[in-house]
Amino acid sequence: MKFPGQRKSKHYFPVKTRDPLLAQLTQLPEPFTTYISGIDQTLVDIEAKVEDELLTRYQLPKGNSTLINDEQAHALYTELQANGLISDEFAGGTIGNTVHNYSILADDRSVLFGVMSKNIEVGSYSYRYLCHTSSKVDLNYLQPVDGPIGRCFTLISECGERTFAISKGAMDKLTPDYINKEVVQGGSALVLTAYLMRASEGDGITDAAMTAIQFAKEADVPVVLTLGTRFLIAEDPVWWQNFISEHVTILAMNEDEAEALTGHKDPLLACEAALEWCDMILLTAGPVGLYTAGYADDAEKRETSHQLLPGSIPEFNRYEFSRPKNKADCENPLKVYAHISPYMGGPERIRNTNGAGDGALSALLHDLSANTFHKANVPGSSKHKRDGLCYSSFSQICKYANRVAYEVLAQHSPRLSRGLPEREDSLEESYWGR
Ligand SMILES: Nc1ncnc2c1ncn2[C@@H]1O[C@H](COP(=O)(O)OP(=O)(O)OP(=O)(O)O)[C@@H](O)[C@H]1O
Ligand SMILES: O=c1[nH]cnc2c1ncn2[C@@H]1O[C@H](CO)[C@@H](O)[C@H]1O
Repeated sequence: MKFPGQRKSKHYFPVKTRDPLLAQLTQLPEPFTTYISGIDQTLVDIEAKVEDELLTRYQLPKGNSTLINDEQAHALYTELQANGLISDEFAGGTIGNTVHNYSILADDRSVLFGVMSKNIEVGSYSYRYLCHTSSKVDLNYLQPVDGPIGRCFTLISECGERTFAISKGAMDKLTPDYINKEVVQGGSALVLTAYLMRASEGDGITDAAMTAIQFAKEADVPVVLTLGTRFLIAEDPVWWQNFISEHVTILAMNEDEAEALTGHKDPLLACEAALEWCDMILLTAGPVGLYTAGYADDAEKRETSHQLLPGSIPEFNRYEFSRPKNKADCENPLKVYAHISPYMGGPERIRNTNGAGDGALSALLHDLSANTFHKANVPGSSKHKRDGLCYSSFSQICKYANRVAYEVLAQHSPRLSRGLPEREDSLEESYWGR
């Protein structure tokens, strides 16, 4: 387990400094390992720049992720290829991207549940999926299926907005018997996407996700849900509110999904409302940056040394130096918010923002599993006298998530090909040094 950046901040586990606690860690005969698990619809992204006219012709609402049939998929693929519009084909899927990026950042294991074609030809989509996934992502639990994995036509408009057309192949064929209980219950988190809830009659992936959620809840493993697209949530916001209340610990969404869920356009008000249903929130807001929100116990709150920020909740960031905690573990729960503007104002050139939100979530998951790792390996640390959900404060998680989102944008791919620069000694330096 690589810790989230080599920070000088004393709130971070000092990997290299002479910390007396480190001795305890090295004396352990068998260090405790941590990982996260996730479920996804296994699919490959086929990225193309298109005119809005094409979206209209194929009846694809801009910004949505729409399921298309084989005939439409064939026509679309043929047209894109004939016009030389396809710029990239790489492994995708919201959770596939998230666990891959987690493994790159943590340099450690994650487990992916999903399907994979039984027979794989060199050069096929399944083959590419496997080639473009980090070797630290454990793919041993994938369910073998007849037929191809899914294809996600990622259609980028002139304005940068992306529209997905999904040709599902066998991606929804995952069945509950391929969800390994021990693996889910031994993880630091179970990460899911709202897309898993839209399987058709006869497809097992929704049941598989519900089974995994039950396993996770039995063992108090945090369930992390990312919302996918605002259209899906807008179909039935109350259903999603109830779903989150019942099952979800950490919710990740962008500002449009947050509005569809809560009715609030303002990200802070959306966070405030959604905290009634879950324990922690990561809300990404494109060029406005991102927010984290959650709970701290009143007795443990820590005041920020940054400037207090105005907003619909005045001075909302006052306690952003507190660590997130499950609401049920707080004697006097206090809602805490933090915000950060895009790292360095964003890369000079952004081809599209596909996957930036997934990247931010993988950073949060890294911080969360670093907490489990530290708790197990340095149990005496004062950090763990009261159980926290993450290793770092709301404020630090914002910085890290933001930094990783930047890297996704700069690398022009939803999947990181490398971690953060090794020589980035501390986030503070890279922030203000240039
Ligand atoms: N135009 C931009 N300029 C600067 N930074 C940006 C821009 N767009 C995104 N970012 C950075 O990326 C983060 C995530 O972006 P965004 O809100 O677009 O995610 P998203 O819509 O959830 O993406 P996806 O669903 O494709 O993963 C933002 O919080 C911000 O840090
Ligand atoms: O229906 C879906 N299921 C799973 N992942 C999807 C779906 N639609 C789009 N994406 C994925 O979302 C990522 C960016 O966040 C893209 O990489 C795309 O593969």
